[in-house]
Parts: sequence; structure tokens; C-alpha cells
Amino acid sequence: GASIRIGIAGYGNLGRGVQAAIAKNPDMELVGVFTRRDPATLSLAGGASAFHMDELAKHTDDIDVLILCGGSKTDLPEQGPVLAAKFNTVDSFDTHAKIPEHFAAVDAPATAAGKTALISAGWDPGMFSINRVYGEALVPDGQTYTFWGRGLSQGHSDAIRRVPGVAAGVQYTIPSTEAIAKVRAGERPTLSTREKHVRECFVVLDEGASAETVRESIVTMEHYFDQYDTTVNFIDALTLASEHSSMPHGGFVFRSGNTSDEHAQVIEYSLALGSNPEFTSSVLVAYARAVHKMNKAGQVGAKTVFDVAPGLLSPKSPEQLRAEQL
Ligand SMILES: NC(=O)C1=CN([C@@H]2O[C@H](COP(=O)(O)OP(=O)(O)OC[C@H]3O[C@@H](n4cnc5c(N)ncnc54)[C@H](OP(=O)(O)O)[C@@H]3O)[C@@H](O)[C@H]2O)C=CC1
Ligand SMILES: N[C@@H](C[C@H]1CC(C(=O)O)=NO1)C(=O)O
Repeated sequence: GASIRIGIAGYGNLGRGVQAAIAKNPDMELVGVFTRRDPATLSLAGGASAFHMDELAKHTDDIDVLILCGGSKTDLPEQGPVLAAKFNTVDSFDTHAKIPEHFAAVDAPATAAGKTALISAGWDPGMFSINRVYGEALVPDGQTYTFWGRGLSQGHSDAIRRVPGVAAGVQYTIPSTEAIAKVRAGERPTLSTREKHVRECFVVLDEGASAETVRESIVTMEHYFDQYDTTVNFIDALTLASEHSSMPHGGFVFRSGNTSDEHAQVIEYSLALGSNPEFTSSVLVAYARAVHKMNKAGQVGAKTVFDVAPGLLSPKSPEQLRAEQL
């Protein structure tokens, strides 16, 4: 059938990743990239069209799903509700504590417009969320553990880039090896947030900015850093470019429980990501396929990955999937 027509709103790591993912999905086509900056300054690969974000309203009829690639700290809370009133959307909103609030803010305009707005897709939130739900539903008597890294968190990197005085920066998440060892040994420990990961930031300061003020803003930042032991290293732009431009990440969700006194059960879902943004974007593109089908089926309003039947992610028909994958 006809290709699914995708728009990209916001051209950063995720925006570039969605462009790459569309090239890997023959049932998809890229209508255009929409940016708040001057479109002419974007070095777009593959001859894709770049527009200013203000042009989006003209494309409501030629975009089936708009994938929102802005940052969760400030872009998505602002752009999500506005764009969900005009387009079917997918976003990767990952400020976990604020997901219910974002869901409500997007649900009203999407429902009123008869649009479908999938929020918080990706891997965490996203694929890891699904596996946490599988774990506790399938093995009710047990404990669930999530570990990330060592790798670059895009949400935390976006968040530090928004701190006044920060010119550029990245954040690595480092899991506690002793916590992982206890979990793998089947001890089922009770672990606080602080006991599971530490966070390490590398920051390039704006000219004249105070390192101590920036450090304090980062380590006390609610929802991102305040519950973790966090270090902030100040480096120059050249070092950032040469030593911190790759974005590997990964981790695993572990469910350890008992179905009877005699039998322990373990479920593990793991990711090893050469590129965090490219994987996340590939997830967003698969969910854009599902959103397109859900909207055509009249399923409107805000959704999360918990509301999406797995088969909808596939380009194959339900009949094909039954024949090939069950
Ligand atoms: N759920 C999940 O598993 C995951 C979620 N995420 C989320 O994805 C979000 C986006 O991550 P990421 O793509 O790395 O963020 P970026 O910082 O690369 O981009 C965010 C926005 O900033 C603008 N921008 C990008 N580059 C520049 C630049 N050089 N100068 C000025 N503005 C720029 C773009 O908007 P514009 O083009 O309009 O200027 C872009 O949409 C993260 O905040 C995170 O919350 C990420 C990974 C996993
Ligand atoms: N949303 C995360 C994806 C994973 C990585 C992560 C972390 O390192 O804290 N938490 O969830 C991201 O932006 O990279």
C-alpha cells in the first residue's frame, strides 16, 4: 500500500536518527524536517526537505505521523500539546516523574482533534517499561531491577545543555557493579536509586560562566540528578568533540521471582546499543507505523507503549505474523 508519510519535528540526534530509520523501512517516506532554526543551516543528508517549524501548519494533509524529536526537559512539554492538536504524533518524553502530567496535556488536544498521540516511546521509557510490566505480570512474586550503562543518556545530556552557562555537554550513566552482582546472584536486594547508578557529566562552559554555579545547578536538578551521586568535569570544546562524540548505551531489565516455593524464575531483557539515538529513533519509527494504524482504526487521544498491540509495530499483516512468528 501507500507509504506512511513521516514528518520530523526537531533536528538533533533523534531527528537525524529518525531520518536514518526511515531509510531502513521501505513502507515509510520522509516528507520533511521541521526546525526552530534556519532550515538552510541544517546539513541534511539524502536531499531531504528542511522547513522552519512555523511551516508545519501547511503540512497537516501530507504528513500521516509527525515524530517529535525535541528534548524532554523543555521542548516536548511545550511542543507536544500544540502539535497533537494538528497531527498524529510520537514522542520519546522521558522525564518519568512527569509522564502522567504530559499524558494529560497531550490527551486533551489529541482527543478533540481526533488524533493519536503516542508519548514516551523509546527504550526507557519504552521497551524497558514494557518488560517491567511483563515481569511483574508474569511473575507476581518477585523483584524487578533496571540497570543502564555505562553509556550516554540523551535525556540527561539534553538537561545539562539547558543549564545557563553550559555551552555543550554530555552525561554518562554508570551502574553499580556490586548491585548488579547481587541481583544476578539471586539475592533480590532492596536498592535505593543512589545505590544503583552514579552519573558523570562532561561540560563545556560558556565564556565567563561560573563552574561552581553550573555544578550546583546540575547536581541538584530535580528528576534528573538530585537522587544520584553526580560528578561534573569541566573540559574544553575540542576535548568534548574528540572524546565524547559517540553515544553508546544499553542496559537490562531483570525480573527475579518464584512461581512456587520450589521454583525460582528469571526474566531478562537486555540492550547493547552502538548508538542510543539511532536505536531510540528506530523504535519511534516502528511506533509511528502503529500510530498510523491506530488512528485509522479510530483509536484517538494519548497512548503509551502499554496501549499498543505488538503486532501493530510490524509492517507484516496479522495473517503473516500468525503464519511466521507465533
Ligand atoms: N525514551 C527513551 O528511551 C529516550 C528518550 N530520549 C529523549 O530524546 C530527547 C532528544 O534527545 P537528542 O536528540 O539527543 O537531543 P538534541 O539536543 O540533539 O536535540 C534536541 C533539540 O535541540 C535542537 N538542536 C539540536 N541540535 C542543535 C544545535 N546544534 N543548536 C541548536 N539547537 C539544536 C533541535 O531542535 P530544532 O531543530 O527545532 O532547533 C532538537 O530537536 C532527549 O531529551 C530525551 O529525553 C533520548 C533517548 C532515549
Ligand atoms: N531516556 C534515556 C534512555 C535510558 C538511559 C537512561 C540513563 O542513562 O539514565 N535512562 O533511560 C536517554 O535519554 O538516553
